Amino acid sequence: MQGVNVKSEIGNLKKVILHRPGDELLNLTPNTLEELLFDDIPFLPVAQEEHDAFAKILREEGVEVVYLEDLMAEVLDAKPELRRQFLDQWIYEAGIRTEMYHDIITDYIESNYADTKAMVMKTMAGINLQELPQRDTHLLVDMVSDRCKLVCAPMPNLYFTRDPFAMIGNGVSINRMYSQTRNRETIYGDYIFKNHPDFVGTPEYYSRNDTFHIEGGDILNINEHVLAIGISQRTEPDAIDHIAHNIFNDETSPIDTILAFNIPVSRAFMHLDTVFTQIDRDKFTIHPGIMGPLTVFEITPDGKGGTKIRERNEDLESVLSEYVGQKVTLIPCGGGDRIAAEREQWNDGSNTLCVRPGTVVVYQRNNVTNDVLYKNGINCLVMPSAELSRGRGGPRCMSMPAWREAL
Ligand SMILES: NC(=O)NCCC[C@H](N)C(=O)O
Repeated sequence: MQGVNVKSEIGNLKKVILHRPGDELLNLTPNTLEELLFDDIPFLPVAQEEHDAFAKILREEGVEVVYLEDLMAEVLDAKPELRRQFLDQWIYEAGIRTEMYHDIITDYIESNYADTKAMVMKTMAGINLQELPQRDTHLLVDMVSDRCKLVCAPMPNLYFTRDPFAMIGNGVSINRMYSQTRNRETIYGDYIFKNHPDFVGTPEYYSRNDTFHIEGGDILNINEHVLAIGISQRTEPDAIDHIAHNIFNDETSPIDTILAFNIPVSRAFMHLDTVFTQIDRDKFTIHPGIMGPLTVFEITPDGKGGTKIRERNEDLESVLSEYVGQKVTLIPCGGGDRIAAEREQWNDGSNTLCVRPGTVVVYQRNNVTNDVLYKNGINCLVMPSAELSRGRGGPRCMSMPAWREAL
């Protein structure tokens, strides 16, 4: 499969990009949790087992699973001239500004990580000062620095492949992320989309060098013509204006309507996909906190190269029913039980990955919500979730579909 094709949230899933969590999780410490957007430290071996179970479920459903780290290694193996350029960029974006440290880190990587995939994984994991050869640098900073400090921070959120880039129809948005810790994740997507033979040539609707933030968890493909984007803690309205302009000006894109959903700016509502996800032609799981009226902006082309915007204040059910083209049912996380809803929402009960209409991957721990889904005729593929859930993302967040069949 060359290129990408994602024109819905529910079409038969054929190809998905994942990242198997690695040593980056070992570099999470209590002091850095907040900055690195985690609430606890997952136990890596179990997190990896859970992730492998996720990949197995998807393969058993006929989905081709490709890993971000493999795609990146393939790019660098096919074009060795990019290896040094990538390392220089990665070191710079890790905040290393002195030539001396740049050289120390480059030497360390080049002499210990000759294998490309191991090198890629190391850039994701981060580097502790202690790992580097002790040198008398004659720098005050080195005399007073803690030898245990991280010189290159880890990227523990990489297993949420949904966010750093996002497929929109046959195009991609390479995102500028809200947080410094996640912004470096987009380097991998940038290299892959510019160089990997399976993805090169994909129209790019947003660039990591653009000014405003936008994250993949806020981008939902409703159908071939309609795209939903959350205005959230992570996605700024200016970014939506910009991406709308680029999408409407791509003659190959059939998208003619962008719905910007104004959702509360808080960690509980982080992205649009923590608020609702589509699970069937006429069914969505939702965060119960979003059931009242909502402001939605309908953005369409004005026919003169610009856009026009209509503001609507309606409930989610009527807005989604109109654009999906049939009456939809919203299934609240936790059923009607407020405590179960809050508990399961905390573990992403409404964040499911649809592999075909009516079949979704869910976290085992959200058993109350999963029961409600069964009762609504949904086939739940249950994955273990004790450790992965500590990063505050569910099966949708942990996956980036690259190809879905037409409905
Ligand atoms: N799409 C998503 O909702 N992704 C979850 C991202 C969780 C991650 N710890 C973050 O705060 O960015």
